[in-house]
Formats: sequence, structure tokens, C-alpha cells
Amino acid sequence: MSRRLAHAPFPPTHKTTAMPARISHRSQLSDPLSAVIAPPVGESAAAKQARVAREAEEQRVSDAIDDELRRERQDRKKRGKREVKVLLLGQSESGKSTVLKNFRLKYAPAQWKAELQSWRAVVQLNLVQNVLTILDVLQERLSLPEATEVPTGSSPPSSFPTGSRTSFDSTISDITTAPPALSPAAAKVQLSQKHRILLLRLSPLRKVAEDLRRVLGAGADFSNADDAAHGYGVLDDTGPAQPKRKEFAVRGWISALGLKGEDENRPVPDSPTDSTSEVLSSLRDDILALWEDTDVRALLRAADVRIEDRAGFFLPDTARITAPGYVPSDNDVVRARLRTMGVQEWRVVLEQGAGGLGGSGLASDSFGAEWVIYDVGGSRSMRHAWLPYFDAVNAIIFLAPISCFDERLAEDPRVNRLEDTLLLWKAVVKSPLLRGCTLVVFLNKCDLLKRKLQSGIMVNRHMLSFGNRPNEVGVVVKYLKDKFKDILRADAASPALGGISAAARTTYLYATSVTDTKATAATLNIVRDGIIREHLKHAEFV
Ligand SMILES: Nc1nc2c(ncn2[C@@H]2O[C@H](COP(=O)(O)OP(=O)(O)OP(=O)(O)O)[C@@H](O)[C@H]2O)c(=O)[nH]1
Ligand SMILES: [Mg+2]
Repeated sequence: MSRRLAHAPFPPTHKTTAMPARISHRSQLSDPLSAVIAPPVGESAAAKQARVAREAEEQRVSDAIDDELRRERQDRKKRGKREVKVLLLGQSESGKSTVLKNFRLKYAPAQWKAELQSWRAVVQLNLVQNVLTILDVLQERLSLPEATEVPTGSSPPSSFPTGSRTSFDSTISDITTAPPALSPAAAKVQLSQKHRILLLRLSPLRKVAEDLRRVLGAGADFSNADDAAHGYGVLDDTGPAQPKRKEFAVRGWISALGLKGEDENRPVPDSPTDSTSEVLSSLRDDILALWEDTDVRALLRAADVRIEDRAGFFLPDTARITAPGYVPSDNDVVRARLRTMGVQEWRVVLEQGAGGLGGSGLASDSFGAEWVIYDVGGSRSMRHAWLPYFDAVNAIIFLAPISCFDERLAEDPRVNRLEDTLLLWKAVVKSPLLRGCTLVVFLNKCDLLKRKLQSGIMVNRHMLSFGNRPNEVGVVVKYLKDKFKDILRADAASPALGGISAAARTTYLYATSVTDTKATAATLNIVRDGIIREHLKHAEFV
């Protein structure tokens, strides 16, 4: 019961105050208060009976409020004792929200299952955006005169550390509004009338995308992927103006998805309308025809649009997603991309027997039975919002997407993504506010790293210090692990800030692919136990 609610039915009047009758009996005539709370002069027997009854009811309500407040205080105290606070950090698209999803899937599966349906609009939007990306490339090619002769030649690879090129790798964006400028090779790919017809038939998807964005509604925003124009650096304000791109984002995916929790008064957004799903369903064969067309594939390859490596890639699942009555699977939700804006607080109470309390021997009132996870927006303009959360967290899970060694930041195309991640890690390690907490690093997106290396992309072309080491996943992971450890060691060698030596901090590093829910569940168990162990170890010294 809230305080507002408890008081509302009995507004105090000049005769009846919230003061309990108990006090009026104890009052002395000399007490000025007694004059205010004394019964009216010449009160009739009926009026007295009514007043006494009213005062008794007020007393009952007042006692109930006191009890409620006492209970709330005790709950808070108890919760504080069992609550673990974790902050997810890392650049945009590093996998923070995906880790949160894995955590909820593993430790609160009943709640997770109940929310699957809410993700339908997001998965549909991801699929539609996949198609629109292809249509943009197609349109660009079809707008060229047929016999266009374009000089050949390929662009140089990006360098590491940061070079000064301003073009950016198309793989770093899942959604672009401006079609990429076609490479000479792409301009040579021959298309036919069939492609023009597909382009035309699939054009209603632009309206479908708009509708789906509207469904996701007030909590969502189709805004600039970032504001490099505002000049944000790794954690502060340093970069100059750059061209902007747009990506669909949410201020709060709790409210955007209509989940309970954030703003209970906000109207729940509609489900994707039947007509939206019907349009999608009717275009199923055209979407598949587009995606399976060999000329289109050749065009995408020539244009270097590696759509299958992008976030929220759902084209192979078209038949399933466009089927009537589609409900997203666990895996769909984990792979769905919805950019986070600001900082989202998630409370996860570990469900019994869900690999949560049951498996660990944790009692429901012990430390670790409830987790508060802060999921932050990772792009540069949002990093200033992280700072207030640095205080009083038990652990940081830092997401380092190591497949991004050849990619550039969406918000500042001059900056290599891996370099940005390492700078961010340095800033986290150096932060005096974080000296007391456990650090966990996920060297993430190992699956994508493997695919890239197998496709022949050479790490040493983008990261000169990698030298002549073999271009293999294990070697790259080991090399980068050492880089992260080196930064820790360098910090430990510098004078300790805030009275706690950086060397005393426990740091765990894991190679992960957090879209693999099974493997991630096992990693999360180890991480959870490690964080709890660390806390208990320190608590013993307090
Ligand atoms: N293949 C693969 N995809 C991943 C992995 N981790 C995350 N992703 C995908 O990458 C996309 C971005 O992940 P998010 O968790 O949304 O990234 P984020 O760090 O929360 O990004 P912001 O909200 O912009 O800060 C999603 O579509 C994920 O499914 C991974 O290990 N492998
Ligand atoms: Mg996110």
C-alpha cells in the first residue's frame, strides 16, 4: 500500500485530525493541542458515537500505514543484504543487452517465457530492416545507367591504430538510412526486370517498418546512431563532427515492449497489428526470392554488404517469422537487436530450480538471491550517463566484441572499434570509483571472429602489432586476453587511487559468443559464483 493511497480516503478536517484518540486522553488542559483535538462542546450522543467510530477507523488506517512502512523498511534491508549489483559496460553492439537476456533466460525462465510474445514486433522489424538494406543496394544499382563503366580499384584496408579515413565499413551498422555508395565491382553486377519487379513488390515494407516502429512506440526512438557531432570521446568529450547514421533505439525496452516494471501507468503498446502481420505474410515468397537470388547475393558481395554478419539478421528465418501466429523463440529474442538508450535497471529474482537457487544451494534470503543489473547504452554520447552507476556496484561485466578488429565506430567512423574498446577498458580500470568491484571481461563475438578469419580477413592488416602470428581464433583470443591483462598490470604498477590497490582486484576473462545461450548459461554460472565468492571474501574482513 502506498502512502498516498492509505491517506486518501480520510482527508483530515478541522475537527478530525489524524491524531489518534490515544493522545487526546493523555492530553493536559494546559496543552494547546488539547484545545484543537478536544470534542466539540455540546456534542450529542449520536454525534459522539459517529466521531468515536471515525477516530477508531482513522487509528486503524494509521496503524496499517505504520505497519506497511515498517515492512517496507525491513524488506529493503533484507533485499539490500541479498542483492548483487552488476553494471554491464562496453561499446554499442558489444552484447550487453544480450548478456542481460541470457541472465534472465537462465535465472528467471518463467518470467522470460511470459514475455516472448512481446518481442514479436522487434524481430519482425529486424527482418524488415534486413530486406530494406538489400532493397537500398538494389535500388542504387538499378538507378545506374546499364552500360556504366566504372574505374576499377579497391579501397585500402582500415588501419589500427586509428587512421584518418572517413568512409566506414558497412558491417558495423545493422540499419542505415542512406544507401552505401556502390563499389565499382557492385556497379558491374547485371540485374534484370525480375529485380525491378521485386523492388516494386517489396516496397510496402517501408510502410511496415514505420508501423512497427510506431507499435514499439513512446519508449522507442529512431534517432541518430550517435552524436559524434557533439564530440564525445571514449568516456568524455573529445571527438569532432562526423556524418550521422540512424538506428532504431529504445529509451526503455521495458516500456517499449510493454513489459511490467518501468512505468506501470504508461499504456501498454499494441501488438503488431493484424494488417502488419498480413502484409509480411503476403510478401513471404518475394522476401525469400530476393534473399535466395544469386545475382542479389553477388551484388551484396561486390558491394561488401555482409548482411549475415550484422546484428538482428533474420532472413533465413523468413518463413517462420512471417507465418500467422508467429511467437518468437528464445533464440530469436536473444538475437534480436534493439539498441539501448540511457541506463536501464533490471531486477532479477532468481527463480527456484532454474539453475538459480536450487542448483547453487543459495537460500532465498542470502546474498545473490536477487540481482540488480544495469544495462547501459554503449555509444559515445551515452557514456556520460554511466558514471553515477559506478558507485556501489559489486561487479562490472565488460563486453569486448573482439570480432570488430576491422570495423569502425558508427558514431565516429575514424575510430577502430577494437581500439575504442581497449581505451574504454583502460578508463574502467583506472576509475577510482570501480576499484572495489570485481571485473569480468567477456571477449565476445568469438563466433563472428571465427567466421571472419575463415573468410580470409587478416588480423595483422588491421592490428599491426599482431605481427606474423597465425591468423587463428585461439591465437587472436590469447593475444587480446594478454592485451587486457597488460592494461590491468600497467594500472597496478601505478600508485593506487582511492586507497585500494588495483592489483587486489579480482578480474575474470572469458572468451564468449553470447548468442549461444547454452554455453553462456555455463559461463554465467561461473561468473555468478565468482562474484558471490568475492563479496563474501571481502565481507569477512569488514
Ligand atoms: N553472432 C553474435 N552476435 C552477437 C553476439 N553478442 C551479441 N550479438 C548480437 O549483436 C547485436 C548487438 O548486441 P546488443 O546486446 O544489443 O548490444 P549492446 O551492447 O546492448 O548495444 P547498445 O544497446 O547499442 O549499447 C545483437 O543483435 C546480438 O544478438 C555474439 O557473441 N555473436
Ligand atoms: Mg543494449
